[in-house]
Amino acid sequence: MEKLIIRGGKRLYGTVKISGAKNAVLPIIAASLLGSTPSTLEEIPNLEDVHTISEVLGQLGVPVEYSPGILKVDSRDIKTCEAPYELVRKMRASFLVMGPLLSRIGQARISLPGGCAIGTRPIDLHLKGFEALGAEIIQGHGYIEARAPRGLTGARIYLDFPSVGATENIMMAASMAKGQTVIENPAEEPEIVDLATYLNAMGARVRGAGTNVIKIDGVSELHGACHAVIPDRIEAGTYMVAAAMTGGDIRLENVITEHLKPVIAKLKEAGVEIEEDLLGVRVRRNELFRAVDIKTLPYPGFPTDMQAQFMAMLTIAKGASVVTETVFENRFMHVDELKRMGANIKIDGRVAVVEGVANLTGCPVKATDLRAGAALVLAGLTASGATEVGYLHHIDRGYENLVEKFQSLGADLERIK
Ligand SMILES: CC(=O)N[C@H]1[C@@H](OP(=O)(O)OP(=O)(O)OC[C@H]2O[C@@H](n3ccc(=O)[nH]c3=O)[C@H](O)[C@@H]2O)O[C@H](CO)[C@@H](O)[C@@H]1O
Ligand SMILES: C=C(OP(=O)(O)O)C(=O)O
Repeated sequence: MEKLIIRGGKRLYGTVKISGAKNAVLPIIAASLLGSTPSTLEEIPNLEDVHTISEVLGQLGVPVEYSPGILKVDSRDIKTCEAPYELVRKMRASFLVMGPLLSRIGQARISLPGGCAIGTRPIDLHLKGFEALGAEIIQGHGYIEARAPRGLTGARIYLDFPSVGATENIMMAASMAKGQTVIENPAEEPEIVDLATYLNAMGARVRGAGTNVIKIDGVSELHGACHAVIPDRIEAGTYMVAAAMTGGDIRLENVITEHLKPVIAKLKEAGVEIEEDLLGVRVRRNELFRAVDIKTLPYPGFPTDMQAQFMAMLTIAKGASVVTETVFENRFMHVDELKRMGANIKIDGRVAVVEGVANLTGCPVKATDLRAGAALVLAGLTASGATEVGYLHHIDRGYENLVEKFQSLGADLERIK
């Protein structure tokens, strides 16, 4: 098994370029299935999740060609409509092909994603949306089958929770439905806006993405398009926390600071210095940073995907912080690993109380999910001695060139077999 060995204690200095957003690129690749001509996607990060969704498209008979930073998808001909368990279990976002398949060929058979390290993660809101658009849903043998042989029809859909995936799947399905679809209480994340921008470049009529009502006027056909994906706000936030934790001075390029408002606000509240300019953002920390409370919420609230990394930072802050996770019911798996490194954290349900300690100490730990893994890397960068992070496949899902990027900032880490 591969491991990351991190020898902590180095202040990080220099410039890092942020990659294209994983959570934008996955629905955008799925949306390419809607095009009757090929699409070219740019700013594509080299991530395991990108290769997994490409495999899903390959399984559907759709050729996907990857070259550094670029992905070409030729969905002129879709040969099958089934996404198997082996791929969906690797990555839940595989389920995002259901909306496009239903819209384009009137049927889809996708394996049920199942549970996940951070919560049960049901897909009821996706299915509620497809049913409202006129699809018939059949469940059995671990698969969900959706059928709409006479096509989908626009509808008014209220989401009980602003689910990112459900909003995306419904937007894609509705793009070629007959008439208008209105999604009330949709997710407002920047990745939703990026998907809408791409769909509109393909000829769709999506209005209101990024607000609390999205209107989609169905069109009869979509074509391929060229689109550059937005920068990854979670990767950016992770490097910002690294600068803060190591007492360093890092400049991030290819960031949209507007997307990072809650993260920047909380870092500033903790005493971290942040200077924004047109091309990037500089993050540095001279003094000790203070404890701050965070509560995860749908966008524009504090992102759940930054909760673990922030908690790693708060383990060495001055004072006690309260971290409340409201989006996922079980997203504290990193706590026990951080405690092994000397952190003082108590959990009660969805609330964690983090009492800052003077320093963490390196030891073997395991990444239980993607952001938990990132949190442990951050902890390792400041811990005394060596930290060994295992189960790296989780981290590989979402951080492009993590080792090289941290090395270029002066960190002492290496990946070993
Ligand atoms: C590939 C991708 O973009 N992943 C992101 C996406 O995941 P994902 O799209 O899966 O997250 P959702 O916004 O759908 O989930 C948020 C909450 O809604 C619940 N829910 C969701 C759908 C549903 O049908 N029923 C239901 O109850 C989930 O269990 C969870 O508690 O948004 C999450 C919330 O910002 C992020 O943490 C993930 O990184
Ligand atoms: C939870 C995440 O991703 P996914 O929804 O793909 O599991 C994440 O990016 O932190």
